[in-house]
Amino acid sequence: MQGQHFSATTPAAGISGSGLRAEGVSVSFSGIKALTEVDFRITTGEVVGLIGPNGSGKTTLLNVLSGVYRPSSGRTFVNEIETTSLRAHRIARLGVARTFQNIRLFGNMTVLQNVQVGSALSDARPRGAELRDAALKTLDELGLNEFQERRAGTLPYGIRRRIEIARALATKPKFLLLDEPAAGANGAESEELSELIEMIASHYSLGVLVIEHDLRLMMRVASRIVALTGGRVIAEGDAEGISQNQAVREAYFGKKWAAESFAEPSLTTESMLEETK
Ligand SMILES: Nc1ncnc2c1ncn2[C@@H]1O[C@H](COP(=O)(O)OP(=O)(O)OP(=O)(O)O)[C@@H](O)[C@H]1O
Repeated sequence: MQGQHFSATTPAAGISGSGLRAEGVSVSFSGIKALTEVDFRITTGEVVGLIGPNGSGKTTLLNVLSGVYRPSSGRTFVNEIETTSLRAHRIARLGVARTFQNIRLFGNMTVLQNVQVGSALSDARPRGAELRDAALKTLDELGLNEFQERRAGTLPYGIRRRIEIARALATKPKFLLLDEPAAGANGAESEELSELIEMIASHYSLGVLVIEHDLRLMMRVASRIVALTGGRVIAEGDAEGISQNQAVREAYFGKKWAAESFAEPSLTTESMLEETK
């Protein structure tokens, strides 16, 4: 199965479809191919998980979809609008919000001020009291009210992750891209994040992309999982299908882990890869 080309969009979807899409996208960095002819799509209302070993191209794909990188070839779209050569801030305006692997909050600003930055970027461009109300509403929805006047930099990791997601949501996106939201989280924080992502998916009408090494979180929240290795999509399916896909198991974890259960409590892609070194 390895080496076979899998498309992460349904064949019938075509170029004129809806959703946040990469079509035939390749990205090279000084001759190194980070992505090769990747087709990918998220539609409104679904949570798509993106998994793969370190260096498989997950963040590069997120960066292409959000306009941080421009593809070497192929095209990107936000619904019917082609975004291939648009800059990141233009793509953000079209409704694509993201978080980063390393939290990027304004540490000296309050939680409310951080989220107001997001609200100010929303299409409605609220001002004054309206801006404050919009940010407060998002804080309320994400259970962050009690922290609104605290300086973001002083808060625990799990709360800062949540603030970052609140700020992204405050832009009123159509698509939310989360780059390793559970990185560095402990078990309880990771559990809370799963609940948060599930709440976001059901409460807000948007498509969510989650890059995550925590496979239990992924299996819980993702309605569809796309597996990348070496910059190529090697499989896609629901959690059950992906967890039983022999090519995915071997590509990610080597033969040793191919028979293990993805649902094993201590299992993350990182721990498995560590073991196979
Ligand atoms: N700005 C860049 N300049 C040069 N090479 C890059 C750049 N960004 C990514 N790469 C390379 O592209 C490949 C894919 O990297 P990417 O960060 O997308 O992988 P990843 O799957 O997100 O990995 P991780 O799980 O470690 O975050 C790697 O070989 C990486 O070194």
